[in-house]
Amino acid sequence: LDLQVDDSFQPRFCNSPIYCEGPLLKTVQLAKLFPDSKTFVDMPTKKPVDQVLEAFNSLGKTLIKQAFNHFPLQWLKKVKDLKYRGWIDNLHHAWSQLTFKFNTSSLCEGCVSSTLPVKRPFVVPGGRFREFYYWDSYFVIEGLLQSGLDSLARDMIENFLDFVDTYGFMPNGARIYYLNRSQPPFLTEMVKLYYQETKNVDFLKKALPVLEKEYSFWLKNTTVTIHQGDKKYKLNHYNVENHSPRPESYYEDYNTVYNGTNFTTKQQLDLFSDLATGAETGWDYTSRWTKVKDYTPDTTDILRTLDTRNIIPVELNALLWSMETTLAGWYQDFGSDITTDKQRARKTSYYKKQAKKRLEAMDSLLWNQDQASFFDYNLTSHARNDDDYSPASLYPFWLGAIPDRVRHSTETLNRVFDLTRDILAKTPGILTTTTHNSTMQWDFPNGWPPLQYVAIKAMLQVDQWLENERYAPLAKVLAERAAASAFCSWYLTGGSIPGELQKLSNTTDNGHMFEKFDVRSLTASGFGGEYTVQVGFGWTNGVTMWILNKFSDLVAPDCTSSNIYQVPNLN
Ligand SMILES: OC[C@H]1O[C@H](O[C@H]2O[C@H](CO)[C@@H](O)[C@H](O)[C@H]2O)[C@H](O)[C@@H](O)[C@@H]1O
Repeated sequence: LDLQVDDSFQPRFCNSPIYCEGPLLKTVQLAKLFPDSKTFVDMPTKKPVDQVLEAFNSLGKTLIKQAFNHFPLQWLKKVKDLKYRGWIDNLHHAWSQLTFKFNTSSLCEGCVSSTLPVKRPFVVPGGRFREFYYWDSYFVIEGLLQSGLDSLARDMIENFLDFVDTYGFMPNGARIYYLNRSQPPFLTEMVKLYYQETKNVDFLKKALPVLEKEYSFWLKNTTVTIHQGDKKYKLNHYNVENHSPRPESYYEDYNTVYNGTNFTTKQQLDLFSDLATGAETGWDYTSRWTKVKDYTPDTTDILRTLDTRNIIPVELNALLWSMETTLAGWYQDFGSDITTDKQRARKTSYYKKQAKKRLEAMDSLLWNQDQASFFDYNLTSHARNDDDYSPASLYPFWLGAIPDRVRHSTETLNRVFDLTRDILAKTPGILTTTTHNSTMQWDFPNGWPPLQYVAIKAMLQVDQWLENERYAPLAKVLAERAAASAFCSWYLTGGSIPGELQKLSNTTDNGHMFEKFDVRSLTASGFGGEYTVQVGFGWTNGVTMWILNKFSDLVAPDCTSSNIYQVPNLN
């Protein structure tokens, strides 16, 4: 092996000679003992750590399934189509397959595991992802609430609050090697969702100080000052300092950084940081973060052009604006029970001001009036990436991070989904992630369930501001396509419903719920990126349940014809 990794560098976040850094990890991962790099770092040891290391110089799952008490879903009766009704009932029961509890007793004395322990049960995405993930969990919680599993939703949120208390921020996922980065900040949105469903004020008050702690993490570690003319703005970017391959993608990162490159040490370290930062964005990886956007036969490795930390992403700032606005509102309404009147007034005013300043910055730097859309800002070129459409631009409409000028302009609101509509008209499936075909998984032709949720919610929200139903037909078509894609790919991989839908004779599996989809059809899963497409799948199940509850008159397609859900004109 070519020993180019600086093994003397001990990352502060992750302190294990097996799972984080060191000759054992390096040897196993570069030897490609397992096809998926994540497999090795997720194995608990079967012997105490010193014996493992000693054996190197010469693993049981710690999770147990949670018992489930299933009850029929009341709202299911309003789903008219019996195939969809049966399928959603399947998804309702599938949570038990994805729910686990941390169990230390399965570890032998002195043995170690990369799992970060938690006290309460949790839901995982599925497939290779057998630990919980930060932003996935928002969409999982939406699904749990649809399933009436309020207490499991609350358990998940409480685990996250504990993590923020312990680590000072919410890590990417529940593994030791995820402790150097977060993911899109959805915790406040999770508490909001839970509160809207349960009206549990006590829980909200308990969460409030912890949410503030998370807010401080983002402010302290990811704020960037941008000068424009004589004005100064502050916005946030994703930002992870990292000097070595991600343990769960060691082989991939090692080759990206070292194999056949002539990078200087600074370029190597920058790329390691941009790779880890890319994972923090949740969009690992996408042309939004790279300088080269599309794959060509001459492209050596698009990932080598990653510039993640130099992009100011729309969705991160919309989420932070929502955090600021929500914290201000909650301090105003409930603060008197947890703090003094003076503190309550101070905090309310502080968060209001933060939100106001952020919106001004988003308006000046991210908003394009001609296209009636937000775009990411590039700190290298000091310009907006006006040519790069992605549904990330719709987060501000979902969350309400819109300047009053725009919110009260019918003319502008009438144009905000023009781009989205035109892009949807080009393919029969769900909304693409970007328009670039890079071979990375967060690009064309992949579409992802959480982004369909954001887009549909954004359309419904803008209709409320317009006080009409301009975008309802577009939202419905997207809902139809999202439900049909998940349903057809499940059916074509062996899904069946007793008495309603017979299993296809050429299938041996029992129907897969995929993590992502190919937008060029209504029947295929997505692909590309650094691991094979995963099934389970937490956010797909959650988003699908939400869609069928909201659009209960959808009709299941026969899955043989494509191009059946035409987008409406928006004149
Ligand atoms: O192992 C590679 C990367 O896998 C994760 O990212 C992807 O799966 C997550 C779970 O569904 C999802 O949250 C993320 O958006 C996906 O891109 C993980 O989050 C990365 O940190 C990891 O390096």
